[in-house]
Amino acid sequence: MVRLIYNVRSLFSVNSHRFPRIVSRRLKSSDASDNNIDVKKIRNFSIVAHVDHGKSTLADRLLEITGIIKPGAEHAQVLDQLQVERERGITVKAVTASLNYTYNNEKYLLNLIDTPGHVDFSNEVVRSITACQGVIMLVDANEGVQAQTVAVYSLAKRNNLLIIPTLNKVDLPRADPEKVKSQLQSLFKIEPESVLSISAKKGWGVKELMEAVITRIPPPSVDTKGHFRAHIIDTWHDKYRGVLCLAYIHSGKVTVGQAVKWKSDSKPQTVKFLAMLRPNEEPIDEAVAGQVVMVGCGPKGGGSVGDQLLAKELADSDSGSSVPPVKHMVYAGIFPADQSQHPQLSDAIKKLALNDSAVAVTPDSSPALGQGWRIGFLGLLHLEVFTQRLLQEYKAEAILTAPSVPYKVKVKGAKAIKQYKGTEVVVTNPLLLPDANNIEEYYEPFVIGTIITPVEYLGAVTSLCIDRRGTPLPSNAVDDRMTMLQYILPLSEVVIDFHDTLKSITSGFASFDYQDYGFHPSALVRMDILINGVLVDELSTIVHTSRLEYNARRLAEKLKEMIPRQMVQVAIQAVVGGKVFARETIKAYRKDVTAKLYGGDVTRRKKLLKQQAEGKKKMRSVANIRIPRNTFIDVLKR
Ligand SMILES: Nc1nc2c(ncn2[C@@H]2O[C@H](COP(=O)(O)OP(=O)(O)OP(=O)(O)O)[C@@H](O)[C@H]2O)c(=O)[nH]1
Repeated sequence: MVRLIYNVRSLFSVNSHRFPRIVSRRLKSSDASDNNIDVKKIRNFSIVAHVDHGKSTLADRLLEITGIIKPGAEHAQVLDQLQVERERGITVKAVTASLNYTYNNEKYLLNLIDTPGHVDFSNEVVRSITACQGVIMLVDANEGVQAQTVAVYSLAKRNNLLIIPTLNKVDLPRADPEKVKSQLQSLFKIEPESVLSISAKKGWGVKELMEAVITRIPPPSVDTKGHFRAHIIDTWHDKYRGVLCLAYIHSGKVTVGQAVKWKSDSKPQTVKFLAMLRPNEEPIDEAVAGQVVMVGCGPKGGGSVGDQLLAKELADSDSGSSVPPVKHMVYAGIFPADQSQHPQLSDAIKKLALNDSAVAVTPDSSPALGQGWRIGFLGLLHLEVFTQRLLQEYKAEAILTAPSVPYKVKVKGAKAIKQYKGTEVVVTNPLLLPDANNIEEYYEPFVIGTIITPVEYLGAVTSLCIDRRGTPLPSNAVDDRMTMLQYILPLSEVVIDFHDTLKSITSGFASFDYQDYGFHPSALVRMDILINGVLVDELSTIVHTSRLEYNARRLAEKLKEMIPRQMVQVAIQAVVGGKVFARETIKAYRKDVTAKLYGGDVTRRKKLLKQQAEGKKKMRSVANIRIPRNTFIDVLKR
């Protein structure tokens, strides 16, 4: 039985702040679901597509057709509720909605997961599909197959998911469904007859799509009789109820009050909160295998993405599917603007990291910026969104150092170097790179980049890839106008501005996506910066030898612009293993802040000297040369 009395507090917690409009409607019309759900009547599916191909708009239509929202809701893209999602017009968080739908007089429970399109949030897709048996793969009937379409298609195939190929935006005058069907056929061998055509905006073909979800996607294959076992696909923090988890139940059933335990920690726990997300919470007493539900074990109950929640009787084992580990693409230092804000920022990062499980957080410190954290992200957009959410959702302001990709080194005679347990070390911060004399081999992370471009830009795109040290793989014609290129590219050449450059050289027509290709040996060196002969740790970078001279010159010139003139001459040198690759000099200059004051206004003179002293605090002193803190944050950025 569904509890009809709503937990009022829950309505104003995390979910209500994500779904304010829907909550009030749900209070009036509690669409009580039948809790004796037959697993054959459950469909767990996700909507996947290239960015902007209409996932969130389609999700709106599915919420309308199942009565969750009224048609014409004034707030489009209902599932994109984070402020950052609304401001940027992109989905960054996968969101679940359990929908009731009657088809052929039979009641079905459809668990829809709306996923982000941008490659930086692809882990949300990877996580979500661990609870799915099928996907609706949307393709814009005007733009056709794009790089991310190729990525989501391969991901769905690798995970043995049923794919419902669906062309969206067929209402657009320039839509060409037949052409896009033939692209799907030539690239993925998808039969044109199996492709549906819809307009998510106008609602055309959405009923037929619902029917396809029910008739084509298989029900979950689960063990309804066994002990309770679920895996966690998302978590978030609730001020009053602690960690709340989104769980996919693989076997048995779970009830409120049931004794359970985490796979990662055998301490007994009790299920305190159980709810369906529609997408607001609808408390329930019991959930069965095959369902995707919210579970909470109270403020001290814990829970993390990838962990499993088990019936207390169940012996620990490795069975049950889990969430694949995340591969971090860029690392950056995050520091409080002022060290007194460290505890507040620490709390905010902890809570946000619970909801954004893709980040890896480790403590860090820097002589210039104080105590902070080194955080691993999936890409630069992810990094930007994380800092924007820190500010918007937790009022925590942070400063960021320049991002860098992780490198790997094989250390000579590792046993002699105590801090390294193995012979291979992943270095996420150039500062921590072992001494060059102790390194046997350097490895750089590579990706396989997929580019879909109109043929007229082929030359420009090829030059860009070669310039970025790319190695071509066989290409494929998408149709007579578009080509798909694939390149093995160093991640460091892709992560910062590759996408923007590609867009600008192809007038916005090419699309790009990349997949991890692991670490491979590379000719890398550590480039250091000396200020008047003294090494400045924070400015060391790892560079490819082919880029060494260019980077050395660029960095020295930038530092010359950023370091103010001082009373003594400042020599800036970019060096590798004692050899100087670039040098810049800042001439001596004495700044007398009181020079403009005539006569003896003592209070004014004191005020100016005090201001100068405060300014000095924001400086890091190296060899008696004062370097503004901003230099450490901005100089390595492109
Ligand atoms: N004409 C037309 N426009 C559509 C249709 N579906 C979506 N759009 C528009 O396409 C744009 C992107 O739609 P979204 O639903 O935000 O796309 P998305 O795939 O969720 O985007 P991300 O989550 O950022 O990947 C919006 O301006 C929609 O109004 C459609 O069927 N027809």
